[in-house]
Amino acid sequence: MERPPSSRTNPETELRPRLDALKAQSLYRRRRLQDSPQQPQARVDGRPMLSFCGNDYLGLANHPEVIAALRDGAERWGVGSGAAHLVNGHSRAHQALEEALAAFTGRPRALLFSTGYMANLGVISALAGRTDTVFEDRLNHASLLDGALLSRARLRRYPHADAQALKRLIDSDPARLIVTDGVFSMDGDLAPLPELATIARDSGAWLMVDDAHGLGVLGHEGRGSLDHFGLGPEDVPILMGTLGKAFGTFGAFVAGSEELIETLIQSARSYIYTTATPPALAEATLASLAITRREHWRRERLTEWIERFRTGATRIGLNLMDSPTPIQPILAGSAEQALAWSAALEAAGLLVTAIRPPTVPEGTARLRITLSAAHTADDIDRLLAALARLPT
Ligand SMILES: Cc1ncc(COP(=O)(O)O)c(C=O)c1O
Repeated sequence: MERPPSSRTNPETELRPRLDALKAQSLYRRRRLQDSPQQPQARVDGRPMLSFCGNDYLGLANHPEVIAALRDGAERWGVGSGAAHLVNGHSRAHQALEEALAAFTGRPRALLFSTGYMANLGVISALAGRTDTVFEDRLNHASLLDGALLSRARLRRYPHADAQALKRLIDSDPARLIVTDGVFSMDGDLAPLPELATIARDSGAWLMVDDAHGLGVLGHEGRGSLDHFGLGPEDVPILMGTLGKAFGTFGAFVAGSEELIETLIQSARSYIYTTATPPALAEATLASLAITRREHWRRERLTEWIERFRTGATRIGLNLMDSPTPIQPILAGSAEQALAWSAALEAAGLLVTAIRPPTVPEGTARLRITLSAAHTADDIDRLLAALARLPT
């Protein structure tokens, strides 16, 4: 019911208490100001800092070949794409990148989306509708959960990485889609993809994997979680990947069959109703994809840093999670504790963000440490020394 004009408040007076409540719960978020490219040696809020919180796992975000490809791409194509892909924004550079991503993932087709968030919204809402059920891991990325909400399908969340629990749920409620992160973004662990693929096959559901944090990092030439487990398109027909993490650029893609990609072109609203990303960006991603595939040393170095970090962290008694990837969270519990640790590290010149609810479940606030091939052994040791001095 509409309120009489006299009782209406302005947005400022209604919103201020909400913001104050977030501050009181240690859940207020603020942005830091970067004055350097994405790299371990960062300049943040006017200070030099050693950063352990980006997703530039292979160190490609500031790579000279990728920068040159972007610059040459801008010379060739200009800056803006000027239109949606289905109008006249789809350039030969976009097409070449889609073909390269299809070949990389071993699938007939790939389709570029502007962001991973938009890809997940578009795919799930194009494939599931009101009469369907979508099953998702409880710790899936927010964009996957939002995609299911947007589709208006029934969303059922199963306990994290628990294939047996999913099987029990699906036996009583057949699914259209099973959706999971390949590598969980805040925990760093892997989904039980072989078991999920078997459940999908036996129940007639389609398995969709968001491999934002696996591609580039895991598997032969960085082909991701599926390659790591030896799974193919027959096991996981819908593969989504992002380009702003290990590939060091920006954007996302979905790879799959001719029919899947044509369906998305016809009906994924976050694909249709938006401007195509700049073609020069596609040129930059083609360059970073080539480096990702050929420079195995980057993945080897990451593996070395993960081992070095985990061995050192275990020695100083830190509460590590079961993660074989560059995402190495340290559980704090309360948001206050996570913030206090992050602040102590910041005072020592180290940038590690505190991750708090609602990004992670209540009571599981944490430091999310991410490692990169661009770090050095000294960087890892400096981090370990600072972690050893954290107040408890
Ligand atoms: C698992 C996962 N999926 C999707 C996304 C969204 O991708 P983008 O940043 O390209 O929107 C992210 C993070 O950003 C992610 O961690």
